[in-house]
Amino acid sequence: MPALCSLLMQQRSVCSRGPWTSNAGWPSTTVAHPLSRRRPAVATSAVSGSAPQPPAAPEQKQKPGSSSAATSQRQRPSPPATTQRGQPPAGYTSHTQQHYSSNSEPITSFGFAKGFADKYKLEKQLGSGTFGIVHVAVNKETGERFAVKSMPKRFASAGHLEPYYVRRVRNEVDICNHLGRSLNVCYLYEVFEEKNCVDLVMELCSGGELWDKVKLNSYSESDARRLVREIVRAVAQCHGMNVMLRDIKPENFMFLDKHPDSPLKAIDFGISIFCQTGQYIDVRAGTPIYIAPEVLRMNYTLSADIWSLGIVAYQLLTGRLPFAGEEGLEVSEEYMAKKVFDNKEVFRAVLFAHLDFELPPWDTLSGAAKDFVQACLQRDEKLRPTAEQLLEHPWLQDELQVSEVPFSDTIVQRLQRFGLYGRFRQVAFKALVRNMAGDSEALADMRQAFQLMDTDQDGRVTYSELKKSLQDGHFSLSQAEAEQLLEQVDTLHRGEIDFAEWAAAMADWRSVKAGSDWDRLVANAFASMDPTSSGVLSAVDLERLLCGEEGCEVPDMVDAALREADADHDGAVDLQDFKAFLASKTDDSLALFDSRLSRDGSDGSGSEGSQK
Ligand SMILES: Nc1ncnc2c1ncn2[C@@H]1O[C@H](COP(=O)(O)OP(=O)(O)OP(=O)(O)O)[C@@H](O)[C@H]1O
Repeated sequence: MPALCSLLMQQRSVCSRGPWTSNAGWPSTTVAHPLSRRRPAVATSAVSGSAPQPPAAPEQKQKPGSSSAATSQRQRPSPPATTQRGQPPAGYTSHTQQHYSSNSEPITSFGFAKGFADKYKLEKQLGSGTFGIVHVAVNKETGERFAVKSMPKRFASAGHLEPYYVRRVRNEVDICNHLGRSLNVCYLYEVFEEKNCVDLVMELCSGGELWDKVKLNSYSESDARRLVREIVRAVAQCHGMNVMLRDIKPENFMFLDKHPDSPLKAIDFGISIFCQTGQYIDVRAGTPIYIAPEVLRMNYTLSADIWSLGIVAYQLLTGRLPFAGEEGLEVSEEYMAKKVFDNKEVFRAVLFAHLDFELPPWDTLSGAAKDFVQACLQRDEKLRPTAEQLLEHPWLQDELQVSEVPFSDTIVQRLQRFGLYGRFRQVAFKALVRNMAGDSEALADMRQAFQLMDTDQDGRVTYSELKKSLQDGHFSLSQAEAEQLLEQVDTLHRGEIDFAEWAAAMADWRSVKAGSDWDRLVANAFASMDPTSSGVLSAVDLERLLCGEEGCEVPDMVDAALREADADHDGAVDLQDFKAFLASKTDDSLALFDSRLSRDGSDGSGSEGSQK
């Protein structure tokens, strides 16, 4: 795509603003909102027409302004055991980890695949951001439509890529790959690289940004509730996968299609970071009006995302920002009208402004809605609920509780949950099911659903049979989404699945683990994965188990399994390691995932993104 890339290079100077990451603090100059495309360049003389670039390398820490610093002393949580930049979690399947260390080697290219233009044809532009322009891209062979984000390369010297650009691209690719096939996240299909450009081929979201709906301010409370629930789900799934989003705002959520009940997808993981529960981060990042107070103090945890989520929920319910009184009103009004703000004033508002819950429309909104938003917008982050706790908040509860829903209605939730397990856990669960096959009571619902799909009763369901039954009016899934979900059950790409694979995806493992038979099942499953009875699963065994005889396409897959499961670091997984590995992830809640039951009997294939 040389022509597109050079066009993008020329445009760089006008679109090089975005959410920042820096542990040097933001400059206290007046700048426009980081999303550049909707606003004129309004930077003052101090930044001469363009917002400041993020630093190429971490700089010395800078204390917040004195008044903020005083507040931060008052509000600072007790010192964490460690304050650090996010590290990829154990089991994280990065194609590289070196960019998480501050002294990564300069590189001239990423090594992504070539040949974007051979495979795709570009169509209309969808939007642009700090790092690239997004177009519709059509697969020349299949006619499938995608969104492609073209990110022009930024060079430092001697042909080396700018370190910040490298981190940004790798971050987005790694985090999207890590999050896998969550239906609440815009799916990344493939990545290409040319001399001057990187192209990210993504799921096409043709329904527009959430920001456009915020601006319309025509939501009922129940509309807002549905959207907030989807955002909380996305955040809960990311946090469950040790990812902090760090840039939650309405512009970073898009509707899959134009249907009034369209699903919402998180896009843009450029400044997201790997972060474990309880881990503190010291790098300021985000879009100032949405950032949490403790991010300004450069000492924050996953709960910083909950504050940003609270701001978005507030906007969806009221059409404005919460900051009121002397310190906040002007900032709120300026921003909602023109997306322009002064950093100093925004920081003051975030730290001190009165948060309004009295003015209209709060008098007409439910007490539960108010309680939900107030819980998120607590300045003391230790008082904020987690995303998972928020899903249990009365305001987000459906009339019908998940536990009362018949098994067949939760299949899409179960498939999403399976997708977030990671390959080794998926393979281990399949082995467990093969050893449970006689347990007809525990597997009865799953067997019934499987038999309904297995029309010729040969014990196998083809990929297309499965896709068809998912799309048969019961679930509102686009073609692309149905494929995303099913690929993960058919991990070895054989085009069909057997009952063990299906049941591994469908089972409630938390309750199986609680059963008295668990230890025996684990031991039998381990033995079946270790046919030579060597007592350990070596790297070679793992490669065969994870990827079949062909070997792994993704080079890191075996290492990732070892990182996650080889607790004693001896280069292999023994029975003890295997037991601890299976016990380590206990969350099994279906509430984290959208059920995607058809709301109006349509099959959801109105998605532009899914049309072939
Ligand atoms: N998957 C998608 N489908 C449709 N449109 C999209 C998609 N992804 C992005 N867009 C459009 O392109 C715009 C720019 O994308 P994005 O925000 O990811 O770019 P960026 O350069 O990473 O942005 P930022 O300035 O926030 O760093 C979005 O605001 C949206 O309008």
